[in-house]
Amino acid sequence: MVKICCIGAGYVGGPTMAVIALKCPDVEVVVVDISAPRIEGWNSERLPIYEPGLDDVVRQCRGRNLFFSTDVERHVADAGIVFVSVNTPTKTRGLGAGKAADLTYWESAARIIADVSRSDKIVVEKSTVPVKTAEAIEKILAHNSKGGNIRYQILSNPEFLAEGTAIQDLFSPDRVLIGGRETPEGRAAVAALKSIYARWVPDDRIITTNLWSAELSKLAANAFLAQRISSVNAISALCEATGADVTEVANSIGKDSRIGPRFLSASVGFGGSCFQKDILNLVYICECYGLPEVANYWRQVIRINDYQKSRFVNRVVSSMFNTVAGKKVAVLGFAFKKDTGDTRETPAIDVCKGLVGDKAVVSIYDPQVTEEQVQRDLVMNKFDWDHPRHLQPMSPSSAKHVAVSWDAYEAARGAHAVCILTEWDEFRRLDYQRMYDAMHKPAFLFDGRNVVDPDKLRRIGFVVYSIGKPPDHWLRDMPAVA
Ligand SMILES: NC(=O)c1ccc[n+]([C@@H]2O[C@H](COP(=O)([O-])OP(=O)(O)OC[C@H]3O[C@@H](n4cnc5c(N)ncnc54)[C@H](O)[C@@H]3O)[C@@H](O)[C@H]2O)c1
Ligand SMILES: O=c1ccn([C@@H]2O[C@H](COP(=O)(O)OP(=O)(O)O[C@H]3O[C@H](CO)[C@@H](O)[C@H](O)[C@H]3O)[C@@H](O)[C@H]2O)c(=O)[nH]1
Repeated sequence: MVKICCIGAGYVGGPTMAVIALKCPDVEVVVVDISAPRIEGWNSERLPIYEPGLDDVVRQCRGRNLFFSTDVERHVADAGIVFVSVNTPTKTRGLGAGKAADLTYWESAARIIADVSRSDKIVVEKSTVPVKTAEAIEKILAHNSKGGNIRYQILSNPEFLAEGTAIQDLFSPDRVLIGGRETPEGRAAVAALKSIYARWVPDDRIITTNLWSAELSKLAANAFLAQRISSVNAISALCEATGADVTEVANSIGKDSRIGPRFLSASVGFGGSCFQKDILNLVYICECYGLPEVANYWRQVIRINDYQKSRFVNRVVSSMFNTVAGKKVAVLGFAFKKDTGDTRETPAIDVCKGLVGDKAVVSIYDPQVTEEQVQRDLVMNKFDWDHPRHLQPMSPSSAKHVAVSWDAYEAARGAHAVCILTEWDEFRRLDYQRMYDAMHKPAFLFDGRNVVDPDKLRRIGFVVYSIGKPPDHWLRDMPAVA
């Protein structure tokens, strides 16, 4: 039986390996992690991550050919293919701080592989890494192998799943990308990995390239996707200034088949564990290769994203007579997008910090995010979230003037304003009349995701702001937003 081991049981390692196990019943798949609570979660009825369809996949193969373990050494030693899907955070100190990828976890995984391997292995980069990482990994393995003359082939097989649709994306990917060395051994390794995916992915969707193209394609894909959002968000600011409607503009340009309709929803800003981190990584690589103009081009995607988040906070404060001091503001949605409990780099963190900075009292409701998570996020330093949980520096304090509620109506009771920051479907179906009746007047609603019908809410009596839509009279009469 072929044995696969995956180092890292996170948002990528867990779902990806579960789908491989489901589609390849003759392959034994073991997912290992240094975090005992995470592995306990994967072996329990309550999985450590929320992802539609994931429970069902895990239930079908766990204990059959899918296993979760903390015994990293044993399972790495036994496997013929080792995926590495560990954290690749942004460095916070030293050379490249604030931009470069921190490969500490990747390097430690590589050293474990070198330590325990007694047979040839294919090592697969599943984590998102800087271009040329495979070269460094090859050197670590070659110089540290304790098991004699072991041959390693490094492949780049970046993951393109999006959270909330991970299972769907894994069942039916737009493409699977495999990069390898252009040598007979490299080509054989690519073929071996390809034969795993070929069980359910059509041949024309499995792309094989050289190693560096595969590594760079992952960073480039995320940069292009994030750039689309920053582009439509930049246009949203112009829409508000001119009376154009960003939904109409996005619809009009998206009909052009060269542009296409997807990923054109204006928002309070993009979040998630990948976009910002991967673009910073790209910026750093460009700088290292002496390409400052290219670096600045991509840096601007993040600048516009930061601008969009602060523009939203400024809009809230300036609309409410330029002060939110002591006013309750309800925040609906804290996850970085719907259908996930993930809060990594969610725009809600910056918006809540901005509101609290102006002395608002913030009351948050999200159907999937716990109070503990919200409190951690609001006191954590930038980028610290991207480390295994037990290694994250813990601040003893919790965020002041922030409460978490398990009910949207409760969050809004007695509030002066409601801010919608995640596009959860249930926010479209709320009884806004009921909410309005329990709020201070004038009652404001700031829709950072364009989920509500502004005209309907205006008829109830709300003063409404929707991203990129013509503002109503109230907002037009308020001082200009910086
Ligand atoms: N989250 C996504 O949607 C997504 C999509 C594509 C690619 N990626 C990339 O995949 C990688 C993993 O992302 P994630 O979201 O799964 O992260 P994650 O934090 O959810 O999971 C990483 C896991 O690796 C474990 N780990 C770290 N070092 C280890 C070691 N030496 N040995 C054993 N376990 C170790 C951690 O304990 C953690 O559970 C990152 O490079 C990320 O950029 C993420
Ligand atoms: O039109 C849009 C689309 C998305 N977003 C926001 O953009 C962020 C990212 O969304 P999405 O890309 O759907 O989720 P991720 O799980 O972050 O997935 C991205 O990042 C992953 C990690 O690298 C990649 O694998 C995926 O292909 C890539 O889509 C979220 O805050 C969304 O709300 C918008 O504001 N407008």
